[in-house]
Amino acid sequence: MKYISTRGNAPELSFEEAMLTGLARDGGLYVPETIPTLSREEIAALAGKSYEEAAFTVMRPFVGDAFSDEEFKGIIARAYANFRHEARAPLVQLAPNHYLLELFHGPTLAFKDFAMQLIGQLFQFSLARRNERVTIVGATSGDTGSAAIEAFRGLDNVDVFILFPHGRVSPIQRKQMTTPTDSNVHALALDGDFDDCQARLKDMFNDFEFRDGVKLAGVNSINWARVLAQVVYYFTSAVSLGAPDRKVSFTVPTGNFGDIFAGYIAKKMGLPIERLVIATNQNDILHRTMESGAYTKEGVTPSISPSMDIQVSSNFERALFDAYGRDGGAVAQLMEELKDGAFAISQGAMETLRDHFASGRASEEETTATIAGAFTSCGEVLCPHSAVGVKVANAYLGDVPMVTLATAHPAKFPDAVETAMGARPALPPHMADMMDKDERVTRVPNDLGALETLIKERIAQR
Ligand SMILES: Cc1ncc(COP(=O)(O)O)c(C=O)c1O
Ligand SMILES: N[C@@H](CCOP(=O)(O)O)C(=O)O
Repeated sequence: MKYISTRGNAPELSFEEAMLTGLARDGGLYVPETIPTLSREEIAALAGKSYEEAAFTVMRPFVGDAFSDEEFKGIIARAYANFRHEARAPLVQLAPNHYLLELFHGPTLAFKDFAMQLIGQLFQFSLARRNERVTIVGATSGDTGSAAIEAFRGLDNVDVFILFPHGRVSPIQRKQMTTPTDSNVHALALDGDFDDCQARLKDMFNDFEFRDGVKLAGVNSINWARVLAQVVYYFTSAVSLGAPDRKVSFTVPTGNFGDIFAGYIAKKMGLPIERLVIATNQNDILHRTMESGAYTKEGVTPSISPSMDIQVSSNFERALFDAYGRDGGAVAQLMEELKDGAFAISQGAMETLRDHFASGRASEEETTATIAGAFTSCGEVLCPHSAVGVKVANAYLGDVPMVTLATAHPAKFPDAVETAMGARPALPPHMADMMDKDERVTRVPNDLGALETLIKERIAQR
């Protein structure tokens, strides 16, 4: 299995190389050269299997010979051992033909744990085997950062630097990133929004002297392994609702497009998915793009679902690559145009995108009302991101079962939930004292040179 860049001008890599490399050297994102498929029989045989067994079946074809079967099974087992729900990703029914896929039972209470716990194990295995060290720099709007810190804290051969937008994550999200005491963890509060954090991260990857000097690695969904791990729960949930004999649709609260792109990969692998619905908050660039065919950046407006406050949606590039017939030159051209704030998508590419994806938007008021409504109607407490999903999904309910992804635990966003329901959701016991802990964080400017200097100094001190 080889991995190629969406911009068509970077070396082809193996799974392990692509995982350790992060961004391709032409600025693009790695994708598999071909998408392996599972037969109807192989999909049907997932019924009754554990999450870990399903994960092995779904991910194995992408990994090539990087790990033996036994090694890969061990990695998967360790990745999910500390989830707090036996099913890992349980389904609950919200309404007739509408189900919620709870993805927040991992250690940091967000869907990011599914991929980050796995990546943590994969990196540890590969780095030990190669006797290498890396510097991970991550950009976060709130959840990726804490998941990455949890997966990599305390390791000798990894430093983790997390850039988060100062003042734009929830207090619990901030505490999750700033309270770990491990010396390899560095929380950096950047003066800017998430798009600035992600742009500086990509700038670091494009500065080859810095990148090679610090052995930069990425654990955002830039990293293919992140997307791959998220493909699994589309299979487990669809099979428990009757796939492959029955079609299933999914609605995905969306920001950086990694999670819904994983659903698209599941579909390409043979899972009978009727519809993939992109659910956006008021930062609705993807919904506007699906409606108009023009991808036009506007400023980010802070919302009650802060993890989705994104305008430059990194993984949309992977979808464009397929929509343009895997023409890396065309994608590179669009990304060049985006530097001036916008690009127009060709009619053919839009038709392809609309074959797979539908979209919708939830306003702040609609999100609040949806949290209140779900609690009243079925006792489910939604986080604001999941509520965006449920609100948008409601417009697409029909004969095909709809699964909405619940991407974070409500206790990470107590203010938004309290406004909607009049009560604050409790943190699980392992995080109950989170708000009382001391913080360790460095305020940083939105400046590439200053960030690179700080990172080099911190590494030198270790
Ligand atoms: C809670 C939550 N929901 C939804 C999203 C959006 O997911 P994606 O960026 O994969 O589109 C994020 C951020 O990634 C998130 O943290
Ligand atoms: N919402 C994310 C943004 C980063 O997304 P990623 O999937 O590329 O890591 C977050 O919570 O940080």
